[in-house]
Amino acid sequence: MKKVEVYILAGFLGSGKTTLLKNLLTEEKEQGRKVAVVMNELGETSIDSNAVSEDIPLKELLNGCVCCTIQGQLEVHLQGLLIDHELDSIYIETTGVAHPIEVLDACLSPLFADKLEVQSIVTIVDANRWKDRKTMSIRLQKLLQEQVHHADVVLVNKVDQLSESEQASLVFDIQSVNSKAKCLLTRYSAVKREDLMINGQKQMPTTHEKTHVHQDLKVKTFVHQFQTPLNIDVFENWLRAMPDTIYRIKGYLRFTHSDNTFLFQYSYGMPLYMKELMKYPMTLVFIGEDLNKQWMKSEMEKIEVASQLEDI
Ligand SMILES: Nc1nc2c(ncn2[C@@H]2O[C@H](COP(=O)(O)OP(=O)(O)OP(=O)(O)O)[C@@H](O)[C@H]2O)c(=O)[nH]1
Repeated sequence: MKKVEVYILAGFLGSGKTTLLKNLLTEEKEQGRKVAVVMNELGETSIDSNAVSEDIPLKELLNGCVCCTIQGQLEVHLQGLLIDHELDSIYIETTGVAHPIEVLDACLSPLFADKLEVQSIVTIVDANRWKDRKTMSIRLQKLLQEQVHHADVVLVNKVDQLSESEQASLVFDIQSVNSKAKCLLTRYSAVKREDLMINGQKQMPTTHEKTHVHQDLKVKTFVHQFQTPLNIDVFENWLRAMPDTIYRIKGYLRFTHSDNTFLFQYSYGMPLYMKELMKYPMTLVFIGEDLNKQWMKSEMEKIEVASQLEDI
């Protein structure tokens, strides 16, 4: 089954996210594609939702930031969109203060790991704001930096307000924060969807391995489905020794010591197991930087084999 493309639109307040969304929705409509939008705003009422025409399914996450308080709601909305509509793509416009990795995390529920494909995290930077960012609080400077650091595509927007030499030095600056991202200079967020398709390009035949590597999503995901229950000691030993570039793991597991299914969550070094009432397939989603999928697959197979040996 074809997966639905997901685009995460991040970037500081007023940088041009809604302008980008409008451009992309116009393009999608011209191409006859079916799209949906999830909009997250910090306030109680949505301002930007008027940018989305009525024939486009729209889910709003109001009064909270998807990265902190309403992550669960995003999963529910995505699930609802997938059930109610046959879609080609979903655009998620985040609040200006969202951390893109947390939003990516929310998109990767193991329940729809085979239904959604995050194409890219797109961070829009207001060129002038970036230039003058040292005037902002340290916390906000760090947020701007993080939004750029985790992007697959950075749009340096509002370049109409900069001279050519300022534009060049800004690109240099952005690349020193994130050398792997594709960096585009834009006026009124004018880009094509094709410019943002980073993950999809992995499937395209390419003879040049180097460009292939550059086109990959910076933060990668790996999904594994276990066939047999795991020995918890074997599993936890692996967790303790795994690379620290794995930021997040979540999914459902069964263990040899219990008949229950557990929801497993791991972030910032803390594993958490919660008993589930239902039986789910044993699927784990890993999120990390430069994950080697081949290596991950062989590690998961080793855990499964060692679990069976331990329990003989
Ligand atoms: N001069 C100039 N203005 C722009 C450009 N792109 C967007 N704007 C304007 O900047 C303002 C903010 O743009 P939005 O697209 O609403 O920004 P946003 O990131 O969605 O804003 P929030 O939802 O508040 O985070 C609007 O008035 C836009 O018309 C540009 O390239 N140049």
